[in-house]
Amino acid sequence: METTGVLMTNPMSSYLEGELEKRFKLFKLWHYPSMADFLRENANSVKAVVGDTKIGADAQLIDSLPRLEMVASYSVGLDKIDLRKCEQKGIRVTNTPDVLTDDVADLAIGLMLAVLRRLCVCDGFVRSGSWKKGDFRLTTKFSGKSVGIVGLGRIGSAIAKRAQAFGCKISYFSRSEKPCTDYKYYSNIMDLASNCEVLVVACALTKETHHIINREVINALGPKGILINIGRGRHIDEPELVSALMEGRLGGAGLDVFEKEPDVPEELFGLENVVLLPHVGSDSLETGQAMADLVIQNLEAYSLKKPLLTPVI
Ligand SMILES: O=CC(=O)O
Repeated sequence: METTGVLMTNPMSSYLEGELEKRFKLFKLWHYPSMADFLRENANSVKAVVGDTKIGADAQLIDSLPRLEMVASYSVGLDKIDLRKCEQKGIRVTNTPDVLTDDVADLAIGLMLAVLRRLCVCDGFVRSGSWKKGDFRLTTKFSGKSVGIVGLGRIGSAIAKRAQAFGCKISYFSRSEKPCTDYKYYSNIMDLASNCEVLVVACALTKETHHIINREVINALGPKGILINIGRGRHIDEPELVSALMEGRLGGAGLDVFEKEPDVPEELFGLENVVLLPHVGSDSLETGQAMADLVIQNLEAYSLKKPLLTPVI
């Protein structure tokens, strides 16, 4: 693939851009006035697409690139790639699992602590000088809470391990019961939500898990329950979440992802029981570099006809 074209869909990592430029003919989609302008001149030059959580490779892009052979995603999530289309056309797909697991799991725990102990509100309390007028009110303990995890894959398991170290009782919901864990398994999400105090969404976004957190699940979690989402915004029916928080039917939420990010429902901005992050689960310098290296290694392996490091298709 040395002389062939790689299309980056979005600015995702300047390190990755630099490394791709050294090895391939790199096209940066955002440097063109429109997709149509890019395609008019370059559609036949692109053999690989590097996408991310914002712009991946949808059916339209895939169909517009007649020589496309590979999609290498700078993400673990695959929801922005039309996998069925790739499969039909024999296009290989890779992602960046494992290297980001620790960061995302760390952030999930951070959100639990931040929501329950009101860390962001406390920070504002100190900065605004309010502390001089009196102490901050009491908050809620995290250690020992029962934590329910939706999706016990790599990230879900890493969250479970961390929460266990805080003395939390772990339960989970997934399509099937996992062997070799002593966590309690629930075969339906309503039972999980009814039996935990903190519910964490850590599954992949698929047709089946779209809006897996709906009004009923939120009500089952209840007015003392905390919802944490480090998955995808579309796992949650966001208007239902907003109304549950506004009406006090849910105790709080820690959200790294949103249905229409970067647009976040403004009703959430005034709520002290909510912590809002700009989809930064895996965004540490160390992990960003490891993800970029994995993208490059997959592209190089493909060009040398070697086995892909992290193949999806
Ligand atoms: O959201 C982050 C990822 O999918 O890598």
